[in-house]
Amino acid sequence: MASPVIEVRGLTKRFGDRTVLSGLDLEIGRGEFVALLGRSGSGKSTLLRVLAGLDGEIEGTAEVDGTVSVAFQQPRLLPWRKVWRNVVLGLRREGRSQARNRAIVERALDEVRLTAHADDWPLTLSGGEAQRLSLARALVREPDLLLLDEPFGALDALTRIAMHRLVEDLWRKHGPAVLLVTHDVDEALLLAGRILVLDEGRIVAEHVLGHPRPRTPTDHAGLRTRVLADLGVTEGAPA
Ligand SMILES: Nc1ncnc2c1ncn2[C@@H]1O[C@H](COP(=O)(O)OP(=O)(O)OP(=O)(O)O)[C@@H](O)[C@H]1O
Repeated sequence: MASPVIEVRGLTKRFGDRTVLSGLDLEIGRGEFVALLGRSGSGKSTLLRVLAGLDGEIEGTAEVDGTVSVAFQQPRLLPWRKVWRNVVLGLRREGRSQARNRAIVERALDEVRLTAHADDWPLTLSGGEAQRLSLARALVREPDLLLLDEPFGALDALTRIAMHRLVEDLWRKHGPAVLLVTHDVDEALLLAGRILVLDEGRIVAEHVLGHPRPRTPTDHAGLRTRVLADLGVTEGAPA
């Protein structure tokens, strides 16, 4: 079997006296699409930061085998660089010709349907466009692992639906492993092949859906109820 992209063993992360991650184990295979759910403050973003190499003060091991890209809820674009130049920032520094780099950037903009905005300033983009640009920048380096921290959280419902389709397309085309942090159970059920629930600093539940995922409304509703129960939420009208 190919080595996993993410291999985490006994990961503990403390902030002062507070233990946020506590002996967490996690393995994610190449090309897998995994969603991570958990209550607010359960440590999802902390885990992503550790995996992105942004926080090295840990106990245990957290190994990522390959290149990593991250996209956050706020797209974090550089406003003083035009749209296409923001994509260039995502490229790995390799000895490629300028013409080759330009072709890669053009293809990336085309994939997220931003070709017409290539020469615009990021501040003129809508929320959805800015998030698409952030995805293009994350994917131009063909990462082995794409970490998504609530990338659709700030978008309106219609834009979100369009983004779900786009992310699924891009995932199929580029094939990175994806770890998606989200609060939205339906989003997780729609996109991920495996759902993990984080609580008390470790993974407390796992649902393997595979691809293609269950599509019937009954399957979806059943899984939704189970995942919500893992999150300590009971559906239905108050008694
Ligand atoms: N740099 C830091 N210093 C101190 N405490 C921190 C730091 N970063 C995170 N924490 C704490 O760690 C806990 C987990 O935070 P984290 O952002 O990982 O949670 P989360 O599950 O992503 O939450 P949310 O769903 O609300 O975004 C929180 O109590 C937070 O206050």
